Amino acid sequence: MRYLVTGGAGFIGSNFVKHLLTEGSDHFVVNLDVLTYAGNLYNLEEVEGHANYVFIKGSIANRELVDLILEQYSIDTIVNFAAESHVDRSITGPDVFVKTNVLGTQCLLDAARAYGISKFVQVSTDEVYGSLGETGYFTEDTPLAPSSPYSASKTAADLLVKAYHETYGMNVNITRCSNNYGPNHFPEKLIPLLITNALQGKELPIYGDGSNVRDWLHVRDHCQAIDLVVHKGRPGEVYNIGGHNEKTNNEIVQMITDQLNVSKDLITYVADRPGHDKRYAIDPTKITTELGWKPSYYFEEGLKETVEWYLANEGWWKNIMNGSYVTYHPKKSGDQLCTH
Ligand SMILES: Cc1cn([C@H]2C[C@H](O)[C@@H](COP(=O)(O)OP(=O)(O)O[C@H]3O[C@H](CO)[C@@H](O)[C@H](O)[C@H]3O)O2)c(=O)[nH]c1=O
Repeated sequence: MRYLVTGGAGFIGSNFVKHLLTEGSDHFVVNLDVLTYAGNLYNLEEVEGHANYVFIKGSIANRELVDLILEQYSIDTIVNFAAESHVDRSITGPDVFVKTNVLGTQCLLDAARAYGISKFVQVSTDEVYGSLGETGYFTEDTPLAPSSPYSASKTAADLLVKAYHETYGMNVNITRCSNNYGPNHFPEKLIPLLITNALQGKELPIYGDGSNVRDWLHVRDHCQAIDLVVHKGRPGEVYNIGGHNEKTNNEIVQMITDQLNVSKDLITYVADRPGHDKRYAIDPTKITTELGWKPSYYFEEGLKETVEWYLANEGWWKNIMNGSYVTYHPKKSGDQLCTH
């Protein structure tokens, strides 16, 4: 298969690119990533010399560039990871979320349609469903009720993807995952932020009273699920992907401080996030029964391994902290730099 993976230098995207190129298949992968603050080519060092891999720096909102890629590389499958993803940033600056997540997706869909792409997978989020109370689970039929500018932009994109299926008959799927964790996670998100702060003896900020619940999913289990959706997802269908690992933020900070053996005095309760969703939890019945997916990571083990990854890769996150992470270093003649 000939893939265009967008946002492939980010956390989940880079894990997916590595998944495709190391699973022993003969997939060809073009990675289109604009390298925002969260995109990092160091995430892809293991594959950058791979004969079936090309990196192109550029935006999904650049139609000319996307057309060129689809044509030049005879792409048949698009997996769209490209997105602004951090809820807190969307609260202080929603603009770029609408531009990238909504208009960017629409641009990509138009190009996919023009070039007759055979499968378009939109990587979305459980946040489109809004917040759960103490009980219950999100299913694919849960009404969409986003709370933040981030989740509203992802919801808009999902609706566009669905509309291109209904209107133009495009073969699309939408995946909605719960909170990911694992290697290469940008240290603004809860788990990597707590690990890297703890390693530096810094405060560990917990919003509100720390009772909010997230359903943690290992990024490699997520990649495996997306792979199944690409190959076996029924046209037009949504698939929720969750780890069945509900934890409060208080439980997470306890586990990390225990593993690193740092003082609990570092835990600092700070002002709550405006519009903070209380609880996310996914019912993965559909993807489990229809596509045969099940997560392979046991959360306690996965978290332990993740903490160890941050311990072993201090250079990776320290580069991010001192601002030297946005790199462009073409390794092969096919790699291209597009500045708009
Ligand atoms: C950064 C930070 C977060 N938190 C809390 C807020 C949430 O309840 C929980 C997780 O926060 P975050 O790591 O920002 O993740 P969250 O807002 O749940 O969203 C993530 O998970 C979503 C999937 O559910 C993705 O769509 C988003 O792109 C991703 O960012 O931890 C804190 O208590 N302190 C913090 O410093």
